[in-house]
Amino acid sequence: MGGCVVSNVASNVETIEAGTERELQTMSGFYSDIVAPTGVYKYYLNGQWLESASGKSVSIINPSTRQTCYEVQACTQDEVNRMFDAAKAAQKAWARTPLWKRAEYLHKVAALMREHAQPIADCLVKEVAKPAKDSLTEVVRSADLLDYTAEEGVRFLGEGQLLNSDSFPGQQRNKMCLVSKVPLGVVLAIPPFNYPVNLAVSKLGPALMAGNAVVLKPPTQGAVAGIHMLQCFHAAGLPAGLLSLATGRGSEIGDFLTQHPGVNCISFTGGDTGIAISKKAGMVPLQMELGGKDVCIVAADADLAAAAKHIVKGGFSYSGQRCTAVKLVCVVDSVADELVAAVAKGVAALKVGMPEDDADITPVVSESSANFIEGLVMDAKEKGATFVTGEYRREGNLLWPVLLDHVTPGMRLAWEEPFGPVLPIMRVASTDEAVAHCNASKYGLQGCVFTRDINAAIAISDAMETGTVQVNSAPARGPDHFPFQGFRDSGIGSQGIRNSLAMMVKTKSTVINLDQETYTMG
Ligand SMILES: NC(=O)C1=CN([C@@H]2O[C@H](COP(=O)(O)OP(=O)(O)OC[C@H]3O[C@@H](n4cnc5c(N)ncnc54)[C@H](OP(=O)(O)O)[C@@H]3O)[C@@H](O)[C@H]2O)C=CC1
Ligand SMILES: O=C(O)[C@H](O)COP(=O)(O)O
Repeated sequence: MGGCVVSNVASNVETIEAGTERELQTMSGFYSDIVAPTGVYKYYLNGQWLESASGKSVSIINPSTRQTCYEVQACTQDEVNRMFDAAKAAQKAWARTPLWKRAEYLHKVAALMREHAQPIADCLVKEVAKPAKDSLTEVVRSADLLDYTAEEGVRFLGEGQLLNSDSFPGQQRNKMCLVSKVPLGVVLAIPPFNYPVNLAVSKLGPALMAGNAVVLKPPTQGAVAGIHMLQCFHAAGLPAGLLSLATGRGSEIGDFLTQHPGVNCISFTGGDTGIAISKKAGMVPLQMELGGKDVCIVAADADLAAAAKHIVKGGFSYSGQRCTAVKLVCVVDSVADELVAAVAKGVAALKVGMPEDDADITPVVSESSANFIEGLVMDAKEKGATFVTGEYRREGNLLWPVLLDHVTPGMRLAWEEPFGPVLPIMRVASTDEAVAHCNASKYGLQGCVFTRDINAAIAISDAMETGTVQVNSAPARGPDHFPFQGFRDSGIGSQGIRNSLAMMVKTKSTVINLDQETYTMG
């Protein structure tokens, strides 16, 4: 460990924990502009890294040590206003920038992200306790996403439509309608803590490629990873003003951002906050990726060993802090004992520890999150669930994985999203009962079914009211070009590279009215 990055700004922060040698080195190189001499990370406006006039900072608590690991600026409303002004001005010129050139920028950003991936990943380890290997994977996956977006964008956005009038009854062929895709204007992008880089890039890439400007509000836990990532956009030479980054607590600046008159679209990923935002938002398009309670249905004829493997991975990767985590297993009675035993064996093999050591189960993001998860577990305990994994154990934010059998619809865990290393199992009489439970949920993100019968799989998929159903694998958003969407309280609109590009444009028609009919005769 190297020396300390100590803040002397007026804030309620004590001492910031020691920085690594690698961090200190990177601060003097590619990333030297992003942090102020005070140690507080800067916000980004008009192509510059700046300190906020507020003189205030927000602390980021390392979930593993429960000490402050970083501080970011608490941006003011005036600074946010200037971001929207700058974005509006820069967007006009950007919309006139040829598609191939926009693509070139994104490829450049992707290359820079790969080159400078490690420091971004190091931030993820500290800010959100993501295992080291997964942190690096998130950054590389994000660079791949940008490259793909650039390639898809030049084709998809370059294509329009020509409609002739005479296909509608009573019309002659004297009108031609040219349909094109035009940018929305300024997109407000708000990603969550669990994929602060990937879910930022999945908004920024399509928005910029489609000719929009972006104001990014990163999650507080994950803000410094977001700042490092944004430096790659800056270094790629993106025009000043086109992209800004505002830090500050969502609870403090969130409403000001989402209700700002300069916003032309909100692309949000997170929890129920998104529902409140949707209700308050003005007449702007919304792309909302919200919570989930992904149900895994195991039929009597399933390959139980394979199902158990997928369930353990799906339920406990990143300690269950994925919107697509398996959050409830509904297994048919006749095979329940065998499945539970196989899952228990897999859970027992999970390594519990620190993200730096690449443990499978690492501390959850915050103390309040750990308390919430514990509340769900205790509710199930009081109501008679069986603790398959033995005694409940917690140290700080680190929760040992919990596998609960005999969960019933009367327990909170049958319906609520723990976002932690807790997996409830409900025994059901039939797959129909499982589907009915899934469809009674307020969420409808993904689901999965394990069966050897493809006809049964398709029938169950048809019956499950969720945005995606995975057959014989756990739910997942990736690969990033697959459409990804939630029904009911799980979202509005769709993600996935092509769908995100489509959500970042509006349709514009130009109708050419001719004095005479026109037919191309060949
Ligand atoms: N469907 C999907 O694709 C995904 C859904 N999720 C869901 O996200 C949740 C976990 O992420 P988490 O970060 O805790 O979610 P939150 O909803 O708490 O926060 C998401 C983002 O919203 C910001 N925010 C908070 N309050 C406001 C506000 N009033 N106005 C505007 N922005 C605000 C947060 O900032 P700050 O951090 O400063 O509070 C953060 O950047 C889970 O429910 C999970 O299922 C996660 C990933 C993918
Ligand atoms: O937040 C999440 O859960 C992500 O959107 C999930 O992505 P993944 O399923 O590809 O890990």
